[in-house]
Amino acid sequence: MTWQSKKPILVAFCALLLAIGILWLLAVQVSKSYDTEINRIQSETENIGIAAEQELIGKLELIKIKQSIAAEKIQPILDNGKLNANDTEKLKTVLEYFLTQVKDSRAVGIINSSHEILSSVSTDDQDLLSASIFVPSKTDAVEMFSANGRSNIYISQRLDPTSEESASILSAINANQLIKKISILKNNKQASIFLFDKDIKPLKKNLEKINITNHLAAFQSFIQSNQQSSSFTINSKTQSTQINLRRVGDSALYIAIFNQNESNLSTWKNNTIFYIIGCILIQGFLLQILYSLARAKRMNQTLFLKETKLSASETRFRQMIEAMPIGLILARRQDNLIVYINKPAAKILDMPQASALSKRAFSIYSNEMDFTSQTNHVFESKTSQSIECILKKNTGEPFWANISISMVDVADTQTLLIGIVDISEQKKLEADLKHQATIDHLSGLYNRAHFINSSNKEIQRIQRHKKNASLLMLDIDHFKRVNDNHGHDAGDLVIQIIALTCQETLRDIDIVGRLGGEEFAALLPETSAHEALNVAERLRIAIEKRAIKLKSGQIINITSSIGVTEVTPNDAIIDIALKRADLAMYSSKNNGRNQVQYFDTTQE
Ligand SMILES: Nc1nc2c(ncn2[C@@H]2O[C@H](COP(=O)(O)OP(=O)(O)OP(=O)(O)O)[C@@H](O)[C@H]2O)c(=O)[nH]1
Repeated sequence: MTWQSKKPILVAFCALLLAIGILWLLAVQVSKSYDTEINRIQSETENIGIAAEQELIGKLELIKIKQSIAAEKIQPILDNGKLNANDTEKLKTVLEYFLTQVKDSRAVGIINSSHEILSSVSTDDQDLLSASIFVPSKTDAVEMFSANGRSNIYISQRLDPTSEESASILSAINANQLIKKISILKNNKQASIFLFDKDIKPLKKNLEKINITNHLAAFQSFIQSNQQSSSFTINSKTQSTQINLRRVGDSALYIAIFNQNESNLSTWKNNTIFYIIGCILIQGFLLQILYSLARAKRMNQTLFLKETKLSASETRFRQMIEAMPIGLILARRQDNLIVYINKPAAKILDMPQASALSKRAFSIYSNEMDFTSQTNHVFESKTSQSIECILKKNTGEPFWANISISMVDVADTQTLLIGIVDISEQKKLEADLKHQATIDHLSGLYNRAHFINSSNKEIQRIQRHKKNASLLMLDIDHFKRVNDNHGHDAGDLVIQIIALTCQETLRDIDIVGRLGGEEFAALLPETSAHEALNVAERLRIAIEKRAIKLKSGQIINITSSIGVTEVTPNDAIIDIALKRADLAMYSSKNNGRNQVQYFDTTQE
């Protein structure tokens, strides 16, 4: 794996770390906010507790004060030692007055140390009877009992605080009414206040809201600890409850404040969940964007590298084809327009590279048909084709070239790749060699070998078409004398003049050659023996009449002896006919030279 391929993974990893970091920060922030919220609720709960406790203490104190006032009036009555009917009435009057003065007071009575009710005034006797078992252990005491579906707070005070045998004034106060009047209950809808005694018997009405049995253990441990107050938190899935337990002064009454923050906390919790989900989604998007950016950057870099490589490769390729000795042309297949030409091609075609770009590929051919047939072959065979043909330069000058065409794809465009090699020199050399191989250098006529080759081909044609031809064999008379008398150069000149005379006298289609020395031969296609004899006679006369002017200025005349024979389809090769013509020619020599003799094949 390369660094480039690792990079996006590293970027994604860093982004993930960043996301985890942000989530961690968020979690820390959430935790802090939660703690702050809990602290706030705790102190709020505690404040509610303190306020409720103070209010309750105040109310109880007020009752005690009223009890003290009543006790001062009752004390003298009891001090008589004997309660007569008049005293009993007085006692009841004081107690009734007390009952009217203390709100929510259900009953009030005087109880002696033996639990006997000496006198009582009550809205319902049950309230006081149920409390008759209550024996004040101290000078004064506050207790709470629930009996017969009624909850009362019992407040007792010894009429004589100094004597343990003293009777007590005992008041039963409607606990539910009392707790209702604690003003804080009205102001704080979240908080619930419970009043309970050391046996943890809460007021019945309070039970409707909260199941206190879940908290019994906590309540018991608080009561046993003898602490004045204690706070703790109970969390459930949907809500958090702050609980503050307080002892009401030094009495046997306790209050519990349940501060439920369901709505606040759940809103806060929902918001937090919303923010966390939002944060996760944003992180997801962020990761995706980072990954996409990293990927795009890597692709760009890869593309850039590839382009750089491609550009370098293209430059190398261009330099290479520019430096090639072969001319190269690229032309669009669609319209044959030349789109590229290298320097050698421009040089071969004798045109500037720039001006070649406006031309069509076929315009460099002398014959556009060569281009058409060549490209058609390439399209059909899907292979390259190389031919030798004549192209033309920018000036219009024709030249031989080897031109090859193949199809290539250049930038998704079908393109003709045309290679040009100038073979003018090679063609010239070939022509020279051919000339040397076929032409007699002195006379300019065919040499013996080529005459025989050409004549044999003509014989095959004669055989195919069942046609006749005639053969002439010519030998210069007394040629040795020319050499001897005028020199070898004069002899050469005579040979050249005789060759010229042959060419002038005979037709273009006739095959004329110098067989050697001063001996010539001519094959006359589609010529009868009669016609051949006439031609031979004309030739003989033309030679005879030709005055040859030597370099020395001397003019000489030459004669020739000619033998004629007919070439028939029976002649397998020219040599057979040559022998007959040779015999006829020798016949001319023997008969005195400067004449034409015919070899009659019928004589054979
Ligand atoms: N100048 C010159 N002479 C040649 C050439 N080839 C052959 N000869 C000469 O041609 C002469 C031929 O002579 P001969 O064969 O005796 O024949 P002739 O003198 O023509 O006599 P007849 O054929 O009997 O009429 C020789 O002297 C050769 O040297 C040539 O290319 N140039």
